[in-house]
Amino acid sequence: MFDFLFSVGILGIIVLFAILYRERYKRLIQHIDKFKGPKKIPILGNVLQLGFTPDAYLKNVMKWYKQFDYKNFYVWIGPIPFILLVESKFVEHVLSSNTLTYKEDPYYLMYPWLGRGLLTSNGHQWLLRRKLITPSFHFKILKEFLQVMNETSGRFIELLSREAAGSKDQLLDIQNLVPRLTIDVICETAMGTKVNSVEGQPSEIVEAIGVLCNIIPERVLSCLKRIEWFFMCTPMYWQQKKALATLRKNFAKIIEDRRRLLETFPPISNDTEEDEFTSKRPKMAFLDNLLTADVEGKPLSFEDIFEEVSTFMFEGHDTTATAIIFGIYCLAWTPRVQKLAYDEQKLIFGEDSNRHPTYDELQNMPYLDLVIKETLRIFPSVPFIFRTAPNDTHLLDKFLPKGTAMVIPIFGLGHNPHNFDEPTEFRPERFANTDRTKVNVFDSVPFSAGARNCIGQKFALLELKVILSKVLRRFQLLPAPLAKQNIADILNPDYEPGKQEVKMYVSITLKSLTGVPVRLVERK
Ligand code: HEM
Repeated sequence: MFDFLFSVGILGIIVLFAILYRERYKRLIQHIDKFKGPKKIPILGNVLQLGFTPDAYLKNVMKWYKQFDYKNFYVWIGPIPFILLVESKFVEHVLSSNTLTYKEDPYYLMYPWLGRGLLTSNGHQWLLRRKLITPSFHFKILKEFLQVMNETSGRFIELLSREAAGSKDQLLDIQNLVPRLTIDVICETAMGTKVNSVEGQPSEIVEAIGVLCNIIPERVLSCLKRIEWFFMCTPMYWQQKKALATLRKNFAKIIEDRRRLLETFPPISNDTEEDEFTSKRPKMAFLDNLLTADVEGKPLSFEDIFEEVSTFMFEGHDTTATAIIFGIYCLAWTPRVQKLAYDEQKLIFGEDSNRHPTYDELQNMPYLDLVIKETLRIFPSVPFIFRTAPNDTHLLDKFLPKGTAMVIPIFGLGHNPHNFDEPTEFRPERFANTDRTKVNVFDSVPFSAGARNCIGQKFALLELKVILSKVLRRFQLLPAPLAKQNIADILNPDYEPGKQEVKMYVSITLKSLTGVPVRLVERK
């Protein structure tokens, strides 16, 4: 009797869930079928086809791009459909809209660390934060950040030189080394704190950031760890708790020290020239702007400041590291481009391989600008971004009911053969105004676009140019001796990487499972 009642109970629960699910997604299911997509199976959708490893996800998505001829398609992750917008006119429609700015899944997985900071918030809260943070990227403050970038990249170049001298064939895994540069830059520009990762100094803060940055993609890409109660039963939950406590503790002290410092040296105003007093002031940190901020008549709370500095650190170091890594990689694989980029540097700096570039010099490196655009077209640091339709909406001729999840596959958009001829060729000139086939803005959007574009774009470009300028001047870049794989092979999902070759996968940023080996030979 008990067995019978138990079975009926379980059956009842399943039926109830099925009815609730159908009711919730009924309209979505009706409309989603208007898009093409891979064949799905009940409950699991396309999860099995997507694969179970981060490199498999990327490979299979690349296969789908080809299967659907770089037209929009949907994928079901379990019971939830995601529409992948591979056609740039749809991307333009979403990113130019002031209403399709809403973020939900998977951004909510970042709440434990980033709270409702600029990256993850919506609506009025987002607008207030955007207004608050925009002045932190005023060119006067960027010039202050540039001093940090120059000083840190100088130390980093010496690290590369030592590592290359000590390794066979001067072969280095740059994926392993570059994050040490970008974490130093972000900690000093965000909080005014030197952590000296370039020198290999252990740091509680860097360790905690590393833990938190790993947990987010683990959860985003795992059906089970996305579920809160399941995640709470894993060791990762406790690692997250410990890392957050460490960051908060360190952060409380940094804020206290910084407040005291600001009482002695008030921050510079964007409108005034630097005078004798302000020139003695320590370098401006992003934190200073937050500590002196006033939002609707109130100062920011500790939690508000923690969220924003964390967002700045999360968004600002791994993304930039990925762009530097693939910039160096592409230069190593295309000697023609490397020569042109090096010649441009020689025109500015002569034979001086160590001098720090000035802000104005960095604004006048047109060929390096093109190299960076082309690198980010092929290897965008942030491969996928997401939006959720906040209301029933029309995407050009397609109707999307409220709650539809949209993916903008930045990695893929830039490879679309309908927009780029020979898309797997590394040809920076395609972005030059003089090129016959001028690129449409929405064909490649590594920094996103529109209202929610990357607020740190200018910061990132400055850092990228500083380091690429120094690397180009100091080293000749060459592919790993055993690697045969060219860029077209990397973008071919059927290619199996061999020794010293890269194997792409998606974390939150783009990475290689096998590292990114490149030879760095000191120029004479
Ligand atoms: C090459 C380096 C970078 C790339 C490719 C990049 C790319 C992006 C992309 C694609 C977005 C849109 C995210 C989304 O819609 O979910 C974004 C947003 C954002 N980025 Fe970056 N980013 C870079 C560097 C930086 C840096 C250095 C900072 C800070 C110092 C930063 C701060 C932010 C913030 C705060 C947002 C959220 C903006 C908002 O929603 O209003 N990023 N970035």
